[in-house]
Amino acid sequence: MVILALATFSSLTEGVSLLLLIPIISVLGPQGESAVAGFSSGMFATVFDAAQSLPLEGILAGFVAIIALRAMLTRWKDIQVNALMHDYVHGLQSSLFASVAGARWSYLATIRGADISHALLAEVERVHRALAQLIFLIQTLIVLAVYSLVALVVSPAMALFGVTLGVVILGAMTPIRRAARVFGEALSDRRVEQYRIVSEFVTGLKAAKAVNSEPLYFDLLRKSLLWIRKDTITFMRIHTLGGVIFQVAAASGLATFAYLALGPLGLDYGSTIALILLFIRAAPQITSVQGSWQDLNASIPAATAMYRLRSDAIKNQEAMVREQKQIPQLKSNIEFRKVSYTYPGNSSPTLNDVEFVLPVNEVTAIIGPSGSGKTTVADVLMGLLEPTSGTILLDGIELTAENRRFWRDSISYVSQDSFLIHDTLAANLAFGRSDITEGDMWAALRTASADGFVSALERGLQTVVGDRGLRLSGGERQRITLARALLRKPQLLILDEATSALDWENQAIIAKAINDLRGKVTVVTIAHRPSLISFADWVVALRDGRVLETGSYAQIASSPDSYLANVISSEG
Ligand SMILES: Nc1ncnc2c1ncn2[C@@H]1O[C@H](COP(=O)(O)OP(=O)(O)OP(=O)(O)O)[C@@H](O)[C@H]1O
Repeated sequence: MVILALATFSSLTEGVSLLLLIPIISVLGPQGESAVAGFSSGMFATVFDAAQSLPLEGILAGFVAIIALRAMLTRWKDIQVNALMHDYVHGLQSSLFASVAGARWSYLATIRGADISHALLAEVERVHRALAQLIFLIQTLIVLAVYSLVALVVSPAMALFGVTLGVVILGAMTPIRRAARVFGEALSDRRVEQYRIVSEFVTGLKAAKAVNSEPLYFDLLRKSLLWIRKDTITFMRIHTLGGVIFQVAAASGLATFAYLALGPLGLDYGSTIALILLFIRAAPQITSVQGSWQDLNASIPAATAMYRLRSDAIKNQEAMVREQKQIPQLKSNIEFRKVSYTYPGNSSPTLNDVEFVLPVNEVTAIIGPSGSGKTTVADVLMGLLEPTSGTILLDGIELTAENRRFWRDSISYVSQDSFLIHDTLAANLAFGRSDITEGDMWAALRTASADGFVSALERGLQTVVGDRGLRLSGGERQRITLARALLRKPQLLILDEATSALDWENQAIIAKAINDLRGKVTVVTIAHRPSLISFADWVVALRDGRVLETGSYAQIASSPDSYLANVISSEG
């Protein structure tokens, strides 16, 4: 509101400065007569008569003072406008980030990471642009309204002519603004496509290089860039045609304007010059209205995409309870009681009345063929997915929205893709926590059998691991991830195919590390290899989302027809 008031005020000062030109020109001009045609009486005539009776020095000084005031107000307004725009755009960015972060996993798993980065980082630039254009459009419209008001004071007939001309020109340009919207939508689609291509390529950089698939990605990107070029040129053709039409229309308008003013309307010299000056100043403003309106239309699809993602994420927010209930230290077990889960959009359940017990501080292996539901069990166990039916009991306490976040605080999850940041080993181990000492780090590294290789590094804990930990071997990366998981002092450690990408030697090292955790942490390990389940105390075997067998490892392994016995013999 303040900004709009300032914009109006600054335009008014400009209008007044233009009005002041009339007496100046009249005094300087050949006729030296009253400047205001049609206002021989009334308030305006009095004001202008008064202005004309002032000495020329006074009028000139007033003119300079008004321009100075206007310049200062414009500066202040520009600063305010910029602050406002940044607040708005950063607010949108933060709220989008928060809504995505707070969305439930079942929803997040359906959207691409590249699309989220694109909306958050690339589209936001266009939203900023859209907002700038909107503010600029409003300001220009205010300026034009003030110009019309000034023209009205000088000559109502000419003012009507100017306004009609402006409206007709803007109306005639509607198809160009529509084309801008279509262009903006195409641009959004192409940019999303490019983000996906680049992020897929970057994420799988090594795999892409290993199989010489760089040309494939390059080709995809080049095609997408060519599409943008084609769309841009098509749009520029339409846009520049608009420019040509506008210039011809404005020149014809100005000629007609001058003809009417000097001919049929017989305006005096001062008024005519002031009106022509007004017209010359108004014409580029009309171009600006068209330009910013067009730009706004082209940028609106970006804002729509951001708002759409935000509202989808908000619709899919994880049920959050402000006052979370603490989960006490577990003493007995975690129990799955008739747990079923159906992924959104799937017709049949992935987990079907799953029931088993995980004894505290012991190691349980979840096994089963590919697609049997092992990872889904882990996700439900972490509270990332809410069971469609059934309950999970933590020492008899039901896992609900009221304690889910506390529960997750007491879990560590290690998966096949060890996630390391491009920073030192120490930073990767602390992972944003300031309460972890070097002593804690070395203790965790020892448990994860990683102390040997870290102490052999020249810079020890200060070694930078490279992008996604690429400077470490797969086994080293996995052991660092395990040490980081242990530093959280979890009640439950879930290892989801954590070692499947490793060689035998590294698998054996990690197997030993996990074996040593027995009695200290409840461990759930999801693995295919018998060597990685052989140290388990308990087994849950799944098939097609149902529990096939569950019980002590020793007991099930000794039954020759069991799934577990088959798995063990397949490796031998
Ligand atoms: N986000 C999802 N949306 C729809 N269906 C899914 C989703 N994730 C998994 N599924 C389906 O659920 C079933 C079980 O998947 P899950 O990943 O739990 O199996 P898994 O036993 O861990 O398999 P693997 O050993 O191959 O990792 C599969 O048939 C899979 O297609």
